[in-house]
Amino acid sequence: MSDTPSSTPSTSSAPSSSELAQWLADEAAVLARLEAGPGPGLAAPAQLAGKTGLEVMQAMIDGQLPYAEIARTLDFTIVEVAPGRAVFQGTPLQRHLNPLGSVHGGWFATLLDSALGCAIHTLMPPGRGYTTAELGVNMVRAIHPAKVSRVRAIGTVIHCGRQLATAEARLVGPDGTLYAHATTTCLVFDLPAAR
Ligand SMILES: CC(C)(COP(=O)(O)OP(=O)(O)OC[C@H]1O[C@@H](n2cnc3c(N)ncnc32)[C@H](O)[C@@H]1OP(=O)(O)O)[C@@H](O)C(=O)NCCC(=O)NCCSC(=O)Cc1ccccc1
Repeated sequence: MSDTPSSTPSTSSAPSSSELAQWLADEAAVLARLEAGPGPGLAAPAQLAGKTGLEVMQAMIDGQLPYAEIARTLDFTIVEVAPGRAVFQGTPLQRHLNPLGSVHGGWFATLLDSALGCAIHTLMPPGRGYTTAELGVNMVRAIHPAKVSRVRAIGTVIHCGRQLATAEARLVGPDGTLYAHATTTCLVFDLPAAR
């Protein structure tokens, strides 16, 4: 999987089409697990108790915990988690267009915020939570659904402290084209005790 996108589209279609095939296979495998699981919704506090953030994220991607409803609303899914890293894959569709005819900036931002926040979530010990306090997004190329069938938001943690965590993410196509990049600052805190 290519992780080092450039700002210009690839001139060779072969690597791009094999990468897209891999992306579609990854997505199908995750969606099959999600469909066999509890579906979209919220996990009960008891299901999260004692688990690290990585364990929670892994259980979600394995279809053992509910996944976030917004993923269904905006046509994206998580495809990979690892310590300090989260990858979301989105399908740009006509229903995501702004009045100008390109994908709405909020769709870019939602995928990037998801990848950034979940990358930080993977580093949370049991009992610690986080929330996005700041999100900065640069959109450097428009997305047109007729030309781009999938994009990935790849988030990686830069710093994870006791109070602050920061991360960066890139929104790329299977040919390595860069569509947007983002950074976040998240607040880290103790989760309230389950009642
Ligand atoms: C165009 C620009 C802003 C600046 O380009 P640069 O950074 O200087 O880059 P570069 O020169 O490398 O060219 C790159 C590509 O751009 C094309 N291009 C360049 N200049 C122009 C131009 N003047 N006009 C048209 N196209 C231009 C150029 O042909 C090339 O394509 P190509 O390689 O030929 O195929 C680019 O960064 C961009 O599109 N960002 C994404 C913005 C975006 O999608 N935002 C979200 C949606 S907005 C939203 O939703 C808000 C809303 C909500 C509700 C209601 C209403 C609105």
